Parts: sequence; C-alpha cells; structure tokens
Amino acid sequence: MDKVRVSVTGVSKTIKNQAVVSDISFALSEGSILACCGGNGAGKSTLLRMLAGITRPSSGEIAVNGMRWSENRIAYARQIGYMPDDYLFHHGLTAREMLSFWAALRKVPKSRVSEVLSRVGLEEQANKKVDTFSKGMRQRVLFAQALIGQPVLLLMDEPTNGLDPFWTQEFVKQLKQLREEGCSIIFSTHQLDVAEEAADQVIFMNNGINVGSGSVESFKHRYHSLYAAFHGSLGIESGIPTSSMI
Ligand SMILES: Nc1ncnc2c1ncn2[C@@H]1O[C@H](COP(=O)(O)OP(=O)(O)OP(=O)(O)O)[C@@H](O)[C@H]1O
Repeated sequence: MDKVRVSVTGVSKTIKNQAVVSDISFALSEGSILACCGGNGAGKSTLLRMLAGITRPSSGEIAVNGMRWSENRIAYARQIGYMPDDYLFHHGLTAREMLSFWAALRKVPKSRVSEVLSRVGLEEQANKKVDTFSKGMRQRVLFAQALIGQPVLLLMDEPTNGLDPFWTQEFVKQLKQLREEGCSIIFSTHQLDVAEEAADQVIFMNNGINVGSGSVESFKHRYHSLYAAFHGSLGIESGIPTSSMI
C-alpha cells in the first residue's frame, strides 16, 4: 500500500458560530494529487489553511507524514509549501528579491531562487518589479515561493486563477512532474477541467461538507466528466459513494 502523506480525520472549523468546514476526512498518499472543488464559500480555502497550519481546526486531526502541527510546528511547516489565493506584494521588490527573501526565511540556499524562477518561466523577468506583473505572473511568483523549500506537500489555493491557457497547461505539467518527484499536492479550484486533467483524487465541497469524494477515474467512469460528477454530488440522489476516505 502507498505511504500515507496526509491524513485528515473529522476536521471541522467553526467561525463566529458558523460551521465553515464540517467533519472532513481523507487520506492522501505520497506522490498523489487531490483537487478540492466547490463553489464560492464552500470552505476550500479554510481547509487548505488548516492543512498549512495557519488556522487551527475547531475539532479533528491533521497529520502530515504522521506529524501533527501541535507536536512540532516548525518541523510540520517545513514539510509544506503553501500558495495562498491572494497576496499583497511589497512595493518595489523584484521577483528575485521577493524569492530571495522567502529563501532566507526558509533557510534554503540562494541558488534555489534561480531554480524556481526558471521552473515557473520567470527567469527573464526576475529583475523586474513584481508590482508591475500581471495577475498570472504574480501567481507564478507565488507558485515559485511555494516550491522554494522543496516541500513534500504542496498546498495551493486556486493556483490557476489568472493563468492564461498556455500557463494553465504548463501548471498541469508542473504538477505531474512534482508528483513524479514524490511530492503530494492538494489544490483548490473552480476549474473542473484542470482538476480532471491534473488530479488523481477529488473532493467536492458544499457549505463546508464533503458531498462527494473519490478517484477522478471513478467519477469519470460513472459521470464521464467532473462537471457532471459535481452536479451529481450536489443533486443528492446521485448515489456517489459517500465514504469520506479518499
Ligand atoms: N475569518 C473569517 N471570518 C468570518 N467568516 C469566514 C472567515 N473565513 C472564512 N469565512 C467564511 O467561511 C466560509 C468558507 O470560506 P472559504 O474562503 O473557506 O471558502 P472557499 O471555498 O475558499 O470560497 P471561494 O471559492 O469563494 O474562495 C465563507 O462563508 C466565508 O465567509
């Protein structure tokens, strides 16, 4: 059996008396990709933030390589690269300067900066100021930032937001390459075609609840596309296996 990289057991989050994430459970193995899909306000970002250790669950357990955040926060965080859905960049810094800053924070060699810039196709723009970049280019800077510490778990919140079709395809290729290297990846998206192409597993969320989860292959076999599967999940009587273990 594949080694479990991420284990999420009965995780819930309540904010201001509102159940934002309710009783989510899944397991993701080493070198596997999970897409977290759902409409606006479904709880995807909150789930990713809990996995990243930015927000604490109200209840439930999260372990990455068997380690819980509460046991050793620094060692837990070192395993993870997190790409937020938005980031307020410091004015006046170039892409290289931003990444050098993140490399220093992560205590990784500066040589890694050029490696990740080239990986996201920004080597020629490395010395340009990030606040002059387009949305898609800024997304690629954030992707590079998430990769800088060579994480074993990559968490990405709507990573293809703002990417043009070329870079969306490049992103899918990058994810597959990272999976080959043994990295486990969880990303949220509204783009079910990207989830279908890149992910091995999918979890559909609605109002913080897992309304359907399983392998992309099994959903495609049953519904022909993730779009149909998602609609089926929301349709309640769809009969999707409701087991929350992926
Ligand atoms: N800090 C907060 N204070 C109050 N409510 C919050 C907070 N963070 C999240 N929420 C609420 O939790 C719910 C889930 O939000 P979340 O951002 O996790 O959803 P999402 O699936 O990522 O949505 P989107 O696709 O729009 O980004 C929303 O109703 C949101 O308003």
